[in-house]
Parts: sequence; C-alpha cells; structure tokens
Amino acid sequence: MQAPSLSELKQHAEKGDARAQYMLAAQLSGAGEKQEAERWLNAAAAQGFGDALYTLATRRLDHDGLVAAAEMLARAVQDGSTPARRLLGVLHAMGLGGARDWSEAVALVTGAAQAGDPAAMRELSMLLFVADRDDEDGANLLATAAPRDPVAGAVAVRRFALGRSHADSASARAHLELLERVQYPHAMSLRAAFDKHASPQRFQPSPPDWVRIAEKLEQEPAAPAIAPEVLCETPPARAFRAVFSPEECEYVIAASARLLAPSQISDPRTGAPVQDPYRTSLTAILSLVDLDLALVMINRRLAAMAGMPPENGECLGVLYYAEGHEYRPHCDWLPPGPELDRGGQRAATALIYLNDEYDGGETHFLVPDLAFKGGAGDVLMFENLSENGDPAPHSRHAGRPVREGKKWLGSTWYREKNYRH
Ligand SMILES: O=C(O)CCC(=O)C(=O)O
Ligand SMILES: [Fe+2]
Repeated sequence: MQAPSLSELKQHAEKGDARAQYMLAAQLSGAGEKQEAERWLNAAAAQGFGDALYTLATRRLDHDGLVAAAEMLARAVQDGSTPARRLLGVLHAMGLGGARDWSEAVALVTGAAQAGDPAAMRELSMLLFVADRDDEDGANLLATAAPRDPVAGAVAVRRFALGRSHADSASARAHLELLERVQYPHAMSLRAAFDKHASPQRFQPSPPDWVRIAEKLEQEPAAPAIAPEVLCETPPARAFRAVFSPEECEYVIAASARLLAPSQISDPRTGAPVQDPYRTSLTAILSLVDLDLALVMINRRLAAMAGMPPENGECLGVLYYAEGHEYRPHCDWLPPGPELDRGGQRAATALIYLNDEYDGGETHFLVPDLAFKGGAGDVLMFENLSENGDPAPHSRHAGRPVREGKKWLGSTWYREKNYRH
C-alpha cells in the first residue's frame, strides 16, 4: 500500500480522522514545522488516539507531570496502545503518578505480551527467571520473542551459551548473527561464549500458558538476601557477590546499547552536563521511558543492596569503557544548583559489574588505596558523605583505564531524599 501524500493526509486530518492527524503531525515535525505538528498531535490526542496520547505522555515524565502522564497512558491503553501498556506498567511498578500496584503492572504488561509484543514477552520472561532460572514459561516467552527483539535475542544467546536456554543451536546462531550484523557492542563476548557453549536441550516454543504465568507473577519476584563483604570503613564500601545473573547482566547491556553516547560530567562552575577528557567512556542513561518491569526490578534490587529507598535513585547509567577509556579521580558530589536542591546530595553510589572480560579498569579509592574489580553480576556500594552529611573526601575514586577488552558497568547515584516526586 502506498503511503498517503501530505495533501491527502491534510484532507483527512481536516475531516477529523485521528490517525491522519497523528501521521500528519509526524511528517510536519520531520519537516521542521513544529507548531503545526503540535496542533495536529494535540488534535489526535483529544480524540483519544493512543499513539498521540503515548507521545504526549512521554513528555510529562518529569516529577510534576507524572499524574498527567499516567492518566494519558491509561487513555492510550484503552485505544489499544502497546507501548502505553508497557510504560504505564513501569509507572505502576514504581508507584509514580499513582500508588504502587505490582499486580496491575503485571496485568498491563501481560496484556501487551498477549497481543504479541516481543518486548513485553521478554520482560516477563526475566521476571519468571528470578524465582527459577530454568522456568519453562520464561524460556518459552524468551524464545518466542527472540526472533523479533534484539534484547531477547542477546539474552537467548547468553542462555544458550550457559547451557540454560532450551532453544536449539540453529536459532541461537541466527540470533547471534543478527546481533553481529547490527553491530551489537557486546556481540564479540556472545560469540566467544557461543563457540564454547554447553549443549542445552532442544525446545520448540509453544503457545504461552497465560493463566500459569499470571499465577507465577502474582507476587513481585523476591531475590535472595545477600550478605555484604566489608571492603573499607572510610569511605564505607561494601561488595555483594553474584547479585545479578549473567542473563540479567546481558539484559542490561542489551537494553542500553542503542542509548550509548559520550559520557558527561557536571561542570564544576554551572553544574550543567558537559563532555570532558576526564571521563572518556560512553554512557547510556536508562530514563523512565526506557524502563520495563525487568529493569525496574533490577533497580529495586540494586537499591536494596545500597540500603537506599529506590525513589532516591537517579536513573541507572550503563557505562561502556573501550581500551584506554577511564574516569579519572573524582567525587560523585553535586555542585550547588537546582539539581542539588531537587533531591539533596549524592549520598551513595552503587555499581553493577556487568562483565569481567577486561584487564585494568578497577574502581580505585585513592586515599585508602583500595582497588576493586567485581566479577559479572557483583555490586559495589559506597557512601559519599560523612556522618554529619558533609561530602566525605575519602570517597574520591576513579575508574582506572581499561588496558585490554571492554568494561561494562551499571551505575546509580542515590540522593539523600526522594528524587522522583
Ligand atoms: O568505572 C568505575 O569503576 C567508576 C564509575 C564511577 O565512578 C561512577 O559511576 O561514579
Ligand atoms: Fe564516581
């Protein structure tokens, strides 16, 4: 079918066709006619057109827009929008724009998965794997999603290489080759693991048993408690081993790959984010709009390790250091300004080591001269403030240069106060 011309779209839009209004808005926006684009986007949303409502909602995810965003997303869901279901699920799971409601979150995302959305299937599969890494429904959903979803594909290959997936080698190979073609930045690691894989059982994906899946996910998946290893008292630094599985690490890397951009630091004078040779890695910021229930759960588990309320956490940043990249000695404190006023100082930092296929790249605390390098799935947390709440000079640290290989790290800064609303 030929795409309608601009004048055809205009005609239909003027007559009140909501889909035409939405498509016209997209075309006008692409052509730089922002004001006209807004007018038509609002017209489509006013008629309850799901994609338009979703687009408007994604612009209201700041702290004073969350209630409006949740309300728009609920209307978008009524119009059948799958992305709106998934995003509203995230808001419910985090208690943003309304009370926290896990079962409503799962019901929304399950609806998207039942409609065939592969991203919804893969997030549910990760929830199922928390209780049982070999959960059959999880493996089934992941295998169904993998041909159409690169994040699911990456996790499926990782599981295959671990001898866990039930997918056959032909499909795992096909997912891997696709990831290589699209230059997935962690593909080399998957290739190395694939080439020396164990031999998982063969498995044919079958229609999901939605009733059984709903029963398993009724309660929020609870991860086992892990006792910390005390690394240092000044600054207080703790390590937690094997908090996240290799599949979860792959999931975080795959979810962040398309968002990687040069890392920034806070300008010491203005507080504004700027690029600087002090920090040469790439960073992917996983904002609300990029989250799903699997990532929400990972964020919540990280907050539990840090001993901080999840709502004090800034967005999870995923850092990618290639050879020679580093984060020179710094403190994680914020300079005075609106960012500091919003949630207070960065009281604690939590790092997830997402891989271990590199040399160098230790996290180094300069004064106690403590260098730490976690295995894949380990968490390091440290405090940045003294007991009286002042910035603690001993928290100064660096991400040492990577000598060989690539380093992947998740990083969350926790504020003194609620950062979300
Ligand atoms: O790369 C590292 O090990 C340190 C990262 C870091 O300092 C941070 O995210 O604040
Ligand atoms: Fe830092």
